[in-house]
Amino acid sequence: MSTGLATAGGGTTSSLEPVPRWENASFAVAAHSELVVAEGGTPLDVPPGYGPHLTRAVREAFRANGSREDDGSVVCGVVPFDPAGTAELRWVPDVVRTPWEPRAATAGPCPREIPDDPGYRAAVAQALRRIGAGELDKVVLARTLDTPLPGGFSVDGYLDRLAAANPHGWTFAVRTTEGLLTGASPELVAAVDATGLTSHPLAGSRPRRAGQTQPPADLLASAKDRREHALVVDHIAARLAPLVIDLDVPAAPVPTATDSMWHLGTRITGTPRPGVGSLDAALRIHPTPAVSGVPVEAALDLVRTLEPEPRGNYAGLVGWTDAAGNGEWALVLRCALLRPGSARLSAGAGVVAGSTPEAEHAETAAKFATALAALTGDDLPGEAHQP
Ligand SMILES: C=C(O[C@@H]1C=C(C(=O)O)C=C[C@H]1O)C(=O)O
Repeated sequence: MSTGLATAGGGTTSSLEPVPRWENASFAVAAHSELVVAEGGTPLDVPPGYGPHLTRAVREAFRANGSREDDGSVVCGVVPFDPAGTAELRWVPDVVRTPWEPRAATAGPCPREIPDDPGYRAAVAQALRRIGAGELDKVVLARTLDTPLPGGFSVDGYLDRLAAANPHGWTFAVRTTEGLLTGASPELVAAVDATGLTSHPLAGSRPRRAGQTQPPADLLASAKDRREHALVVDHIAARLAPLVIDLDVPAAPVPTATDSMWHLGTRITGTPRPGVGSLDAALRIHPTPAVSGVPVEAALDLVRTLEPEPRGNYAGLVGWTDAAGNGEWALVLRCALLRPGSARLSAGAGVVAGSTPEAEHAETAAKFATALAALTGDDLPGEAHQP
């Protein structure tokens, strides 16, 4: 990806120079075998919501700070799930990119509790009744898990383990007013680079079992999961249409693996119209039905009714854009909000006609496993961690 960002060591890492790591970062993403780190920076003072005022504020930040398109400055941070929330973005004069390799690290034991949650099953049952009554087609319902951090916990060790187990995703750490927001997202909402625009929605999922290298046949064959997936793809294609000169939407999804899950995924690509950047595209489709539902407004209402607490930045956007609009925005998923001594994990699952409370509960438990395994240093019971 050509972004004009500074590359530490000209593509190789000198052992004499301190390599920026997660710990001091105000924003960090490991993706594509590269660690992108920002330290400090100037927070953008933006009002709540993520309408056009947000892209205007980003342009204004580049202007006010005298950014040029190729000077390495970026605006990065997180956009919350709920349109009533407030984005936490910062302008950073230069971001350092280093080739990234995980460091070996070990962690102490941690109680691993994934509680049986009858309340979550009841919420899914209620959503199914609303769907059955024709009020909406899909809603994504999430739950959270608070867990103590193990003794001797190291943020660097945890994030290295998380990134090592999720080399094809976006492993992130962002300092927010709520705590250090971390996670390993498998899902790209929008990227713009010299090759064009990409969005890679995921929907329709199965937990990934031990030793499973091939996707479960029943995922691709499942009419329910294909419908759940198509709702997301159709929505994104329709929303992106005004922003692109052409758009390629593959007819069928492709199974995509993370350390703990299989997902149906569709890689949508296109040529953005002049002036359309990564954040424009991401905000145009956020919150996608992959994390909200269909219709989006009805789903947002039901999420607010059925989920006991606001999502905050979970299911929001995490990423960066440069002044030319090049950048990447992923969903805040498989995440853990770190506070002193504890972590808050969030995970959700799409509910459509044909879903069951038991399967959606199991799906969220499997999604928790990504962050839990990295927090505790335990292996997942799957192939991904076996030699
Ligand atoms: C909501 C989450 O994941 C989303 C929901 C999916 C689904 O319902 O199949 C799949 C991937 C994500 O788009 C989550 O990980 O918390």
